[in-house]
Amino acid sequence: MPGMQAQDEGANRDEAQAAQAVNGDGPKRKENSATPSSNSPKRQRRGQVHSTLNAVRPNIWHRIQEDRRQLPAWSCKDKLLELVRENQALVLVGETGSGKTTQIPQFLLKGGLAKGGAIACTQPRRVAAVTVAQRVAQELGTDLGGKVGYSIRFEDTTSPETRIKYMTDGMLLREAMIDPLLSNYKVIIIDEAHERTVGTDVLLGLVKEVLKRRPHDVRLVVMSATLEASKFISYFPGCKGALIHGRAFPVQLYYTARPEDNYLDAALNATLQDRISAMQLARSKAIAAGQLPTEEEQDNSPQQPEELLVYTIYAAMSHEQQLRAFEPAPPGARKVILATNIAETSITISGVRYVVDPGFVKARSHNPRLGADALQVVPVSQAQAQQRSGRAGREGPGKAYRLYTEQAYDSLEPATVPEILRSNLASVVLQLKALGINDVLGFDFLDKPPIPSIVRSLELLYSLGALDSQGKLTSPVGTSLSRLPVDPMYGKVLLAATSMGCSIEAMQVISMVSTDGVFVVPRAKREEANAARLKFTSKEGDHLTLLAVARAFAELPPKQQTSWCHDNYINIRSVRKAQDIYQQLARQLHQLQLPLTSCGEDPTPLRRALVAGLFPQSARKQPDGTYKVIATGQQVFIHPSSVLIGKKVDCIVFSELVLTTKQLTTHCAPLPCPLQKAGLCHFLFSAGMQGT
Ligand SMILES: Nc1ncnc2c1ncn2[C@@H]1O[C@H](COP(=O)(O)OP(=O)(O)OP(=O)(O)O)[C@@H](O)[C@H]1O
Repeated sequence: MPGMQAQDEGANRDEAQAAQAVNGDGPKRKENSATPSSNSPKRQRRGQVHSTLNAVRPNIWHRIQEDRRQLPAWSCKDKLLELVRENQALVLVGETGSGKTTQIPQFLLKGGLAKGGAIACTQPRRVAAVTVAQRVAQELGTDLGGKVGYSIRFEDTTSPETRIKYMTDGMLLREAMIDPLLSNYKVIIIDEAHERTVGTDVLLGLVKEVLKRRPHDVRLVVMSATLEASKFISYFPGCKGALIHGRAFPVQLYYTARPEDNYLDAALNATLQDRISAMQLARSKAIAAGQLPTEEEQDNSPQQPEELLVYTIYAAMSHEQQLRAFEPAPPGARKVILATNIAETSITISGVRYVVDPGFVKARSHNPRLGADALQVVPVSQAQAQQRSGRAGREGPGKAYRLYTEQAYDSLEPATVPEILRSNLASVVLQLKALGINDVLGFDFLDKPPIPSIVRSLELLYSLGALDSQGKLTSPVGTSLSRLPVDPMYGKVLLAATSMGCSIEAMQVISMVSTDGVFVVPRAKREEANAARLKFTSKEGDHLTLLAVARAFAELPPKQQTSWCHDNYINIRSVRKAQDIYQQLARQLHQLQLPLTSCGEDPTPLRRALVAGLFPQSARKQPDGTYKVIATGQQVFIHPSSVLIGKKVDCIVFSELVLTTKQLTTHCAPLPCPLQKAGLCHFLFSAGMQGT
């Protein structure tokens, strides 16, 4: 690409010092695969590879086996088995695409290390757990739910025969609540540990305890694509490190010669180069990561614009929607995938040869003093940049366009700040308590979160009635909250709603606030969109407004959903995702033996339930028109998207504080009048304590 400088990835990477190489002394890269790459015309003619071997033709299966043998992990199979046999804990470092996630569990199973039990392999993200399990089922020649399966929240494809279980880290944490020794598992693999998600960090601490209590009966493998190995190694007593050299295919890196002023334009140029029409260019302004044709295709392609298929993949999409980005592009079309960092690690999207990395990520960080979360666009870490470029070299040589200079890359932080150091910890503290870990401040975290964050979370859980004055989990409020897959404050809303006869409405509201961007406001049609929203707007605030949308959508025949959403400026993906969440919550209530009840058209019970959970986030209007959070005294403003903006409301409760240039309250509801008259603070605090 013009103005970009090429460099082969890995050339300037220092290697994990504490780790021992298990497949030779130096990096081995496969410059050209001995087997045809999966994108070769020959392979494409064979058609799509299905999710299970039963549907895969034998020649494709043989090719998959041949591809496996080319992976760097394959060449160190025996050494790896020996290391796992001899050490209770092993940290395994390998480059992206070296075969850690797909191959290591299979080696361990075949090597007899899971005798009498199963192998758990945790992933930070649902989409990775699902797609990797599908791939491994294919490689092993079984159906999902046979020897291999996955378990993600509310979706479990495993069976008693399952020996390799890919799962989100949250699911293993949930299993630990029932079986603290995780006795089903002979090997626990914590994958993508470099991501340092909250779930990974809590698991690391928990599994450390399991290793101590099952010294001869369980093994741990921590897998990481970056080089923080020594930190992990010194965390586990007697732990060894190992390094898999090399990656499946080389990825050529390109940097810009000068810093880019506008990364969207730069991404667009890098993605499309000179190959598509001006019309398509205009349509595709927001391209951030994508796929360009292979060199082979470029040579053979006719000189006419290709059809450009734009897919998106981001966390707020439902799982089914996310999987659409994995579908192969039809012949003659080029697929461009706009992805957030959810697609940055673990996954293999067939056909991706090019990655465009703008070098930014939208990261959330929590300020415990303000009780506010800030969502900010910040530069990625070097580890993230490596992961991103790694997506291009998985089925053949790839290219990664980094839209920043090489100097800028060198000045990036080597690793991402662990999520646990920048998160609201209420859910984590609640989970630890549910796991029987009472002394949360003394828990052996790999990196201890800031004490004020933990203390604030303890206070919040106490005020919600989830903890008693000794800091112990209460029953049933605390135990139920720990099982509800929502923020503890919304969990409390749901519990209160069950006793107030409006759990159905509460679930509809919670599922809607859990998805982003229900209302679409195109810049060019702002007035029309606002007029459409008026139909749903409730003077009782954003929650009841969202409830009106959820109810109207639920009554539509499926055929009318798309046009209705279009006419009403509603994001159909968001409402469908909300319906998914609703179903999940309903199943959870059923498991907790809590009733599904409706308050019909009377909003009062729901408004009271909202206050019973959200009261720690309440604010009172000040003479200057701003609001002050009652608990902290912080000055806050109602979010511009709220239906309460410009309305005369003395007291509000809200979902969360978001820090932009000022602190904004999201999803606001006015406090019911009788409660205001009766004395706000008194009500707020007694509502929480009574566990209503
Ligand atoms: N769903 C899939 N379809 C096609 N090939 C796949 C799929 N999943 C994995 N592969 C192949 O297996 C290789 C190894 O993937 P694997 O996920 O095991 O690597 P990894 O070392 O765990 O990398 P990362 O940390 O980036 O996930 C990939 O480079 C790709 O060639």
